[in-house]
Amino acid sequence: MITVEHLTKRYGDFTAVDDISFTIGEGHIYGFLGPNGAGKSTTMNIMTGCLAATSGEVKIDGYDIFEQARQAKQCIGYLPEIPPLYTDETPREYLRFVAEAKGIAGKEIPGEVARVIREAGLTEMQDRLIRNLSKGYRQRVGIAQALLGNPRYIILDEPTVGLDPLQIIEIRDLIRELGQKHTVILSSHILSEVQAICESVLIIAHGKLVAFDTPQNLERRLAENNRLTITAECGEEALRAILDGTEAVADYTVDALPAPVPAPQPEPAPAEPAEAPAAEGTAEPEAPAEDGETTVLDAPTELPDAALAEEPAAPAVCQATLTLAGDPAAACRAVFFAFAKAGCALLQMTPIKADLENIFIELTEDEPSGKEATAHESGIQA
Ligand SMILES: Nc1ncnc2c1ncn2[C@@H]1O[C@H](COP(=O)(O)OP(=O)(O)OP(=O)(O)O)[C@@H](O)[C@H]1O
Repeated sequence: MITVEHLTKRYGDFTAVDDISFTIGEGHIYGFLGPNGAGKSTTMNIMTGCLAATSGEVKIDGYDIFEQARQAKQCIGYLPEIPPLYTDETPREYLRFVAEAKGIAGKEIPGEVARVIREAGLTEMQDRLIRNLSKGYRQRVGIAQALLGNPRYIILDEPTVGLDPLQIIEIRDLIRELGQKHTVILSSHILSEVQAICESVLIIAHGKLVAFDTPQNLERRLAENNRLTITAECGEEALRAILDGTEAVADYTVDALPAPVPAPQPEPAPAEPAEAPAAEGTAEPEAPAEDGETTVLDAPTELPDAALAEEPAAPAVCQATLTLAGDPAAACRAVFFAFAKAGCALLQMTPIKADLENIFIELTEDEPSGKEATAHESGIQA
């Protein structure tokens, strides 16, 4: 078990980590989620004993990371955001070196290095120079060094950052495999990544822990924040009347109107040639257009009055952002039928997807006391 109690880190006047407390159990993949600069790396660096805290306590299986650093660090494998790899070595040479530095007994080193090479999927690349490996394989080398000594907790700081989509999938699969034998804690600023891999999510914003929950509970919480944008073919007054009369709409704002779509213009009839074509051989040759030059055709300067009178007016179009009440599907249906009943065409209904930004806006808008409550509500927290 990892317990973090009232952890605070200040850089001068700036508080990067602000009184964070949580408990990490065993046999689980935990995600540290937060935007850039939220304090994830700082927290991870302190948890792994790489950085001193200003105040607070971190215990790894009961060992204080500062007071009993050796025992505590033996329980942890850490992949920092920028892994310190010696690129002129092969993975096998580098891992031997790290194994020695970690104090693994000499006779156990070859077997241990072979094990982590296998587990990290490096078998085919073990004798190639690290500098010639792809970023994905370099990341595997970083993960392999974290696995040396078979620590109970594997802490990975942004393990997929900078990888291509295929490498991301492979590293995520590897992390899932590791999660079967170890407790894995990874940081990420990508919500979908954390949702895809992690069984528990810790959300950090502005150095504070603002949520600690399962992805399912987070999704549920976000789903409750039912919002969608609509575009309707009617005037603002009619739009408001319909929305005001629809119970499933808890709240709405009328958005700025989009630029009116110009009504289709009738194709002008081809102009009659003003003069009969000159007799062959007598006309002055037309100068050819130079490369890249656009030839502008004279537009008819005046439209006949009849054509102007017939031009259909662009229909009024309104946009609004709605917050729905109750079951989202039922609420969408109610909105749809309310517009249909009023004879207004709904041109678009687009759910506002919950993304990381939405969560942070939602979670960080609360008062600090509210945030604390959120973090403790989940029941995961000790
Ligand atoms: N040595 C330092 N001195 C001063 N400020 C620092 C130092 N290290 C980090 N910070 C600041 O502390 C805040 C938290 O940084 P941290 O690296 O922990 O964030 P993060 O969530 O890991 O973000 P990122 O994913 O960008 O690394 C940031 O505002 C950062 O600029």
